[in-house]
Amino acid sequence: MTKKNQTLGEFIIENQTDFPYASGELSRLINSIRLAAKMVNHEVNKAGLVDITGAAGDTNIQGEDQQKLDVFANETFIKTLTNREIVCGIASEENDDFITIEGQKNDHKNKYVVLIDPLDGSSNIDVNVSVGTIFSVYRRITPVGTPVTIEDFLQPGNLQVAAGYIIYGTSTMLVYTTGHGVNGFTLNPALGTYYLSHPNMKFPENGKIYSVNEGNYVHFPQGIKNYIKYCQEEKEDRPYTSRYIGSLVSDIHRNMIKGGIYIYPGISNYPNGKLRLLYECNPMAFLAEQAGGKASDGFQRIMDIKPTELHQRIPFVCGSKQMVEKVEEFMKKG
Ligand SMILES: O=P(O)(O)OC[C@H]1O[C@](O)(COP(=O)(O)O)[C@@H](O)[C@@H]1O
Ligand SMILES: [Mg+2]
Ligand SMILES: [Mg+2]
Repeated sequence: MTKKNQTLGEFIIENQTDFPYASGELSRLINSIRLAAKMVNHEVNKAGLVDITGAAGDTNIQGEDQQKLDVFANETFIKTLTNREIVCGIASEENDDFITIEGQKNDHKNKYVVLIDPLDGSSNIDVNVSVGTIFSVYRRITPVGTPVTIEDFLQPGNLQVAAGYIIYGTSTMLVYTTGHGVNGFTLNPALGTYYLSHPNMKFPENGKIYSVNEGNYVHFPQGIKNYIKYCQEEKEDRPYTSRYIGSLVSDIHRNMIKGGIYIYPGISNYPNGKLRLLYECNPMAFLAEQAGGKASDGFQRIMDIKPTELHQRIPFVCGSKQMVEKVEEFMKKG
């Protein structure tokens, strides 16, 4: 029975039976993410101080300038997951290719692969606006004892066994699902312990907040332009409120609590949208659906899309069920 304010450790042990093949590995995996998040949280709180601010000097495969915190978060999550004998492979926004984790005995015996966006909302790091980390977990499909292959990572989102995010904001929270609802844990920085502050999180069926970068308006598909006009109309419970933080994790987190929709459509310079299917859209879609919300590319369910590339992008519409369905209605009308 979920008890408010129980610790994350207690919750994991108590809900271990939720995990298919409950052999403790997934619990250990969530525990290692909890630990790495604390280390990253410590650095995020120093953002603005010389040693952790600004660009790291390299660009990632997406052509983005890597921030020092992108690199620190990436190394911290990879090291923490690798040292705990749970994962057989990791894919990250900050690494061109996936990383094979042989395991201490080089026997490739581990069963899970993790896909991660180590630092989400990088453009907000140096301006003291909340950022996040996003993770997605699959059971490998290649035989245990053999090296992972790209196929282990290109699984459709509906095969995820766990997904979540950490938000480094006014407080630091870990929000995740293993397919049995969504729970949020707030870090008590003095004790270094996460407490169940948001049990059984639910997207309100409908909402009054829309989150989209309207600076790209002229490049939006007609369906999205029409939906934004619909949100701004003086009619019924509208106009809605426009809120856009520019960190996917933060915009989705707020909308999950208050009711709302996040939209990043295809635009001229990002015909397939900007967000990455494997380590941004799939994990957020799993959380949204587990919280009674919905996620699509404007037409089809995100989690039914068969991925073809590690860093592929996809248009993304995610949030309160009725709002996503309204966008799909406008997109169909075109
Ligand atoms: O500045 P834009 O084009 O609106 O894009 C903002 C979006 O891009 C992102 O920053 C992409 O994520 P990363 O910061 O991990 O690259 C999202 O968090 C955010 O929603
Ligand atoms: Mg991101
Ligand atoms: Mg990122």
